[in-house]
Amino acid sequence: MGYINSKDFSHGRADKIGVLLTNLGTPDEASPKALKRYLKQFLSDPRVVEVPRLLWWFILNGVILNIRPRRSAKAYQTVFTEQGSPLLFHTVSQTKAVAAELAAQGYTDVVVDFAMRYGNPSFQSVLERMMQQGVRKLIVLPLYPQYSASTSGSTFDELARDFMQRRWLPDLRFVSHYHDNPGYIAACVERIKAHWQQHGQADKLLFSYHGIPKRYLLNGDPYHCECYKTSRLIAEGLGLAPEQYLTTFQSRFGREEWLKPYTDETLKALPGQGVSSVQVFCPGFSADCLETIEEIGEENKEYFEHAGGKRYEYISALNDRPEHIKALSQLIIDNLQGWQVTADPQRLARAKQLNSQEVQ
Ligand SMILES: C=CC1=C(C)c2cc3[nH]c(cc4nc(cc5[nH]c(cc1n2)c(C)c5CCC(=O)O)C(CCC(=O)O)=C4C)c(C)c3C=C
Ligand SMILES: [Fe+2]
Ligand SMILES: [Fe+2]
Repeated sequence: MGYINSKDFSHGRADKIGVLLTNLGTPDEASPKALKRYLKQFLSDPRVVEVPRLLWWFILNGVILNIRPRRSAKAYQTVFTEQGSPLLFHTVSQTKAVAAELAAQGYTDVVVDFAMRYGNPSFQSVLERMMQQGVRKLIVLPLYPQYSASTSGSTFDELARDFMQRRWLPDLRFVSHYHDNPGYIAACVERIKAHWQQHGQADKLLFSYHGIPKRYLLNGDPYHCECYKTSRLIAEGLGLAPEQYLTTFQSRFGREEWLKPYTDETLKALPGQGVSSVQVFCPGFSADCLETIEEIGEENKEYFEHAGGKRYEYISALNDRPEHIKALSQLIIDNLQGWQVTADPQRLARAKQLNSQEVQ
């Protein structure tokens, strides 16, 4: 078998550090055809759907891919803009901002790029480009704050699949989670406080996370615990008492039990318990996407109002907010430690000076 060769090997060339941001991925367009292609790749991943392969092949190809693409395309049509899919354009914007922040901090010789686990741009295309640029040390930061085998684990699989074909592998650092990272928590706290400043507080703050089947938790996936810890740390940062916030799980798929409490059922029940205003924030989504804009911003708003709720607000994701970009950049810098970084000394000194001024 032939491996992907690095034809341009030359002695004495400086190694570069690469930073690869990754996210889930999104269909190329909001059409049933593009959805079928995207969902086939996504739902064929054994990390996502842990069901015996042969049985799942028949269910996926015989039933799901004949029904869901049309339904999902309609939902995606409500969130696609002139710039395309929100998940994609927010990731582009985050990548540019992280590259600029790292350069401003003196890390001028770092190659920053992004790839999507499903759809485009693929891991293979982006890794090939990075290797051609001379990247020999690589940090991969999946933009999933909480670890789950179905997301972060699957990201590692795809990376490994690419590496299995390569002759010359880079040094690798993989950030498997950052659910309790102080910068990330501070960015969430700031996001919510900024919303409060404009709109005031509500009776309850809901932290809604994407769900996974309960079976995965019982088999040892730490995702559930990490979500609860993130909620607790954000609530502490906001000075909220336990009865002022809730942690719930959204986006169920299929018939088996998923992590509870379910976001939709909670929102349907809250007005009956005397809660007439809620604000919903989704700490697990580093960028707004179908699951936040349409499912939380629209669908669940209707459930709450239909049940008698008076005021419902979705607090948008961290996206490319400066606090988020600072947190991600710091996470990357922390993971660069010990690697020879060709930082521009003048810029590094200037960044240090600016930082110390901010602290004073
Ligand atoms: C089928 C099982 C699924 C598991 C398990 C799952 C876990 C999971 N997903 C995210 C983040 C996102 N999921 C998104 C969309 C989406 N998710 C599933 C299914 C599972 N997800 C489907 C079928 C879809 C596609 C939309 C649909 O047809 O309903 C997205 C949005 C992508 C976008 O283009 O906007 C995100 C983000 C996490 C974090 C997670 C486990 C922790
Ligand atoms: Fe999902
Ligand atoms: Fe959804």
